[in-house]
Amino acid sequence: MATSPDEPRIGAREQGACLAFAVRLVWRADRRRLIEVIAAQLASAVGVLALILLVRSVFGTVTSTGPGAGGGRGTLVAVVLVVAIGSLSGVLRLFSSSRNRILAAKADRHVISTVLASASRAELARFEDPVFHDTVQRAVFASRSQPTMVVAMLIAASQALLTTIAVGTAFLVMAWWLLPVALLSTLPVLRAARAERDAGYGLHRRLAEDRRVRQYIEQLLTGRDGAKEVRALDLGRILHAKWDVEYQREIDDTVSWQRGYLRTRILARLGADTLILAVIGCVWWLIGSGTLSLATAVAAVTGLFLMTSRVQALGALFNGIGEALFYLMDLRTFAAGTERATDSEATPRQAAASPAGEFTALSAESIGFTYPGAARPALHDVTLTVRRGEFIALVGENGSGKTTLAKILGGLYPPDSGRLVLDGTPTPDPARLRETCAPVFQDFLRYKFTAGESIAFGRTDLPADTGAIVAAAERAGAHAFLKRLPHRYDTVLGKEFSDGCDLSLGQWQRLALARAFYRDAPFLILDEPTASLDPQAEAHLSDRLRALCADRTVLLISHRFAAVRGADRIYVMADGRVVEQGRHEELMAEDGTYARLYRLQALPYHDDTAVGTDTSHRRLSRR
Ligand SMILES: Nc1ncnc2c1ncn2[C@@H]1O[C@H](COP(=O)(O)OP(=O)(O)OP(=O)(O)O)[C@@H](O)[C@H]1O
Repeated sequence: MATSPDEPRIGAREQGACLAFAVRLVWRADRRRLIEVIAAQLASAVGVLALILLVRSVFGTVTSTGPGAGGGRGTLVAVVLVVAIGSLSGVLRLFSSSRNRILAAKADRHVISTVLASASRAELARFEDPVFHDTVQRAVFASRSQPTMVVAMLIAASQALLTTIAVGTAFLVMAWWLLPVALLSTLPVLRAARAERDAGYGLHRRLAEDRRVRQYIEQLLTGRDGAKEVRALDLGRILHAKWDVEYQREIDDTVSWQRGYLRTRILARLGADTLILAVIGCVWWLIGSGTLSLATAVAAVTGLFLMTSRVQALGALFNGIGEALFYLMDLRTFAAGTERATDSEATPRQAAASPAGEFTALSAESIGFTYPGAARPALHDVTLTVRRGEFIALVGENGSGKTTLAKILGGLYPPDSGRLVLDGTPTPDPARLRETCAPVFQDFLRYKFTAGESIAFGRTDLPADTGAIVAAAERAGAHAFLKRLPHRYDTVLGKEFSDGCDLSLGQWQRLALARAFYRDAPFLILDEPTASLDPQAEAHLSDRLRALCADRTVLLISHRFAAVRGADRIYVMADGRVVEQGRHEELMAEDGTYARLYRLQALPYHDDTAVGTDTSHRRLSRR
């Protein structure tokens, strides 16, 4: 069965590079054990050669002189040697299999660690691309299952190669003319297996996205984060059914792939066996005609079986290695891709050593930005400046571009057009921007580690400082509830783990704020930092935010006008553009978008005060 033209192929050069990559990985994982395993396999293969030659010699002596004849002593020595070599080979196999297990565990760790390092280096924009996620998925697959296989197969292949050479050498001595026949008989089998392998890898590539969908559903159904809503909406059954449909697709594809190749492989196998049968017939005839001695014929036929099984095993191993190389190519491409991305920022990162506290101003000059794969730009021609010590607010309707702008200012995405200027340096290194900035995102992460670790993640360049962690928590209003946790700052914040606790959403938000304060960066980006706080806490934090951040520059994104009205400057965004800017009073006087939104938010409260009982009456009658 021919492979379809869109199925992947890797050239010999690429294969060589992948093999070198695999060997390098294993070598780096544990070179000593690798050498031990190879040495044991080598010795075992030499043992096989010695065994074949000895068996032939014993058999030759016995058939020519009879067991009780003069060669008895020599034969006995040879038989003892055969047993000793067999026993030694057994011990070597045990030794190498034990070493192999340790090597495989170490190789697994090394490779998975390579994937994790590469994934954590990847730039944020790459996470917007489904192709990147497919690559990650395949790299993770390669890291989880392939290293052990590659290690085992590489070693088994080296052993199979050595024993094949050993058997081949014995063949050359005994019946060289059977060697090409043995090799020829294995060719169709190898070709069929190779075609199947290529198609199998093609299928694996095509299924990457389906598998990601399935993983996502599995996560929803088995994780704690989704458990609440999945139950509230009774989604379990429907999600399970969706998962089943996804899985069925993979099974259908696998069945049709296997059905196609099974016939080809059976035919190839039968062809090879027929050829061997024909050769045995010839040998039989040669013995009968007296051209071949019985001893040589028996050794040759045994060798033929050994040789074909070895070559087939070797072929299967090379095929397996070839398949594993396909997967490792994914891993190699992934690792190389993220290395390239970080190489470009390696030098400026070192240059960014000046203290972040020197921050004086950050400007966006006519920046534009479109998310990868998006049809419309999220930002057009945005210009703004934040200076040291200023309290700047960004307001605007949902989807107007506030968070996107914050992500660009924080060095998470480079703008597509225009430029940023940091402290007079145009187009600053994104790493420098990230060092300068302490963000609290709307969708901040809830780390399921200890409360102390969760705050200390704000600053990873220094060892965690308990005093500073508590101070940051106090500033964010988190200390009061953290100190009441069973293990205070050492409490794990995840009920999935032993002794774990959970927090309320507002408490989580304060923890995120504490993390930003602990970062001690000069520029704070606060994206809806009070959205989950109760009115009292919100009012308290809004009042204190300026004082809490007195020595820093703050960019506050908020829909709460009470929190932004005291800002030094307010930028109003609409449809990806800055449409108004100024202080609260100026914007109210302008009577534009800001004034409209402000009044819209303030109106219900005015109604309450103005019409007091009327409003409560309306609320009551609605119930
Ligand atoms: N990762 C993304 N990929 C593609 N488009 C995105 C992505 N994130 C946001 N957008 C789009 O970019 C535009 C701006 O989104 P952004 O999150 O910046 O708005 P926002 O003003 O912060 O909204 P909100 O007030 O709801 O938080 C929106 O049209 C949104 O749909």
